Amino acid sequence: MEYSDKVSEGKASLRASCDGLLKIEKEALYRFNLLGEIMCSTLHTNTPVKKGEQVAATRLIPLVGERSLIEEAVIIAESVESAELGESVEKIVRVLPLKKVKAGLVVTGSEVYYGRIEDKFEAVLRGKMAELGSEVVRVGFAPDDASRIAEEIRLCLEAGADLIITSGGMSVDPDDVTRTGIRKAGAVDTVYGTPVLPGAMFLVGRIGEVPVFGLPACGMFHKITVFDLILPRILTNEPSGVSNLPLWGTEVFVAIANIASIRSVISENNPK
Ligand SMILES: Nc1nc2c(c(=O)[nH]1)N[C@H]1C(S)=C(S)[C@@H](COP(=O)(O)OP(=O)(O)OC[C@H]3O[C@@H](n4cnc5c(N)ncnc54)[C@H](O)[C@@H]3O)O[C@H]1N2
Ligand code: MOO
Repeated sequence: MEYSDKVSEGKASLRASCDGLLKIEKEALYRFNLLGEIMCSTLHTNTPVKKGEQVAATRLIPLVGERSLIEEAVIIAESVESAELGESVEKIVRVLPLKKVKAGLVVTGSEVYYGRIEDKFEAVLRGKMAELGSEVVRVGFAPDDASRIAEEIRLCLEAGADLIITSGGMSVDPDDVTRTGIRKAGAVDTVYGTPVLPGAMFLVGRIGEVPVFGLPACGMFHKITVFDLILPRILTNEPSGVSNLPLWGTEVFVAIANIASIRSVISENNPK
């Protein structure tokens, strides 16, 4: 975080010192604001932010106040326990840098594969990865055939992908076989369904330590979907982050549950 060295209109502003994911310790912020004559307002926690962006501002509301009030505010601001980490983080407002990953994309759909319609997904996903400082190492195309989808996922892994994203084929039509393809590729701990719109038919799982995201077609039509909520969180070094993938089976879903609680888990025998 960077703090403004000048106070303007009685307010001091806090800016992100790097690109990353904003973390607000809400309980501590609440106690800070309960002091009454001093306030701090922030952007929402888990918002991706850019270096230099203003993320919070604080002021003494009556402009002049007792020194003891400031001292109390400083104690609250400096003794913060992170709700997610369960440990001291010494800041109410933090920006976590994002890890750079190499994504492998698998665009599914026979109508795209056989050229009946032009693919619109690749450009969207390339843009979203680039926006967060990550890159795409391979883009594979597969028809509505689970084995072909699995094969394209395997080729992405061979190309060094440490994140797999599939697009389309996540709904209930007979040709929606992307989930089966993801499972054929060896994905485990798969969770299908989130209480987020757009994105209710989103899937998350892992192949070894590589996260796999199955995006329903809404990922292409809407600017923000569940994918945009989860992706930056996966790229941090917090428990939900890519560097802690051994924890994936349970803890990552607990962390993600703040924004997308688990609706259903695919069983071995019932991939739909
Ligand atoms: N009976 C139901 N149908 C649908 C439901 C439902 O609950 N019950 N939910 C809808 C919602 S919400 C979503 S989201 C979609 C999920 O769709 P899919 O992920 O299966 O998407 P597709 O069927 O593969 O494609 C939908 C549409 O988009 C076109 N498409 C797909 N991929 C591409 C691409 N790469 N480039 C350009 N266009 C693409 C595709 O041709 C279809 O027209 O399900 C709803 N239906
Ligand atoms: O399943 Mo769709 O992903 O709800 O928008």
